[in-house]
Amino acid sequence: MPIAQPFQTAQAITFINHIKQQCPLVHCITNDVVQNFTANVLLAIGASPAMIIAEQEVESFVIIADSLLINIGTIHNSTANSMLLAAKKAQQTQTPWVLDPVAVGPSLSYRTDIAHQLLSFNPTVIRGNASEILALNGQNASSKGPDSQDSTQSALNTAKALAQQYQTIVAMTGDVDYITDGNTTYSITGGDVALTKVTGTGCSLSAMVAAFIANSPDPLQATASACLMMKKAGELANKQQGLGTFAVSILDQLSTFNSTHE
Ligand SMILES: Nc1ncnc2c1ncn2[C@@H]1O[C@H](COP(=O)(O)OP(=O)(O)OP(=O)(O)O)[C@@H](O)[C@H]1O
Ligand SMILES: Cc1ncsc1CCO
Ligand SMILES: [Mg+2]
Repeated sequence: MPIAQPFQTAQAITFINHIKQQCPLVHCITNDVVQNFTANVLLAIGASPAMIIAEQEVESFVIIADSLLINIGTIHNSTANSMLLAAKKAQQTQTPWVLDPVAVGPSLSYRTDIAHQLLSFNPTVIRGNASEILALNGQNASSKGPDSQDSTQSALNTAKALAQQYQTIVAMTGDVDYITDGNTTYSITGGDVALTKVTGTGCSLSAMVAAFIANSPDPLQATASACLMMKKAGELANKQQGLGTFAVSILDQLSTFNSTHE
């Protein structure tokens, strides 16, 4: 069996259209850096974002949301509690949810401890870069805060092991994206290194994954479809004018995405 099957645009189109038909309500508990970009990314693909953070509100909102994103990027005391309450409720109500374990690792033990507590509430998908996936599995990783210094190829076995251990899907992004449930693994090449020069492309991809797994009969392919869509948008976005225009152009590409993007 091949290490990973290349995931193609033709496979993603059904899932991309599904978002536009369903307009899923995505409950986002994400970091302070990427709130606005994430909301715009979700609107661009046809989903409805809602950034509901207060610990008094998260449980009742998980009940009405189609899916949930928890991103620990700028976690602190009060948001940690909101995250734990929301994840617990999502597990109870079987609401699909995504964990983005931003910058976990030995030098940031507070968030790493919370990330492990969150894992006990069975995320549907863990979406992270290679350093985060290695660190979550307790292995040596060379992260630089939220940025990865490890290759996804070298971390693939760890991603598979993590998926099997937690009975979840791991979407590990980088030069090559890998999406695995521990048995089936898809790979996606392409994208553009400029995606790492604009903050929040990974974080907003995690929100896209949450939108794609809402009411989906095939969460693995739904997750791969979200990853493919972000890579293609990064490839097609305008890189001639500088990184500011590039960030806005990603939104343009996501909102006009169609099946001609082979
Ligand atoms: N070297 C690269 N070449 C092409 N595409 C890349 C490269 N590195 C990352 N990407 C793409 O950039 C997007 C974000 O992935 P990345 O792994 O950088 O997330 P991240 O580190 O969690 O980002 P952030 O924390 O800033 O939101 C994905 O679509 C991924 O495929
Ligand atoms: C820059 C940064 N710092 C904490 S979260 C975040 C957004 C990218 O992950
Ligand atoms: Mg990240």
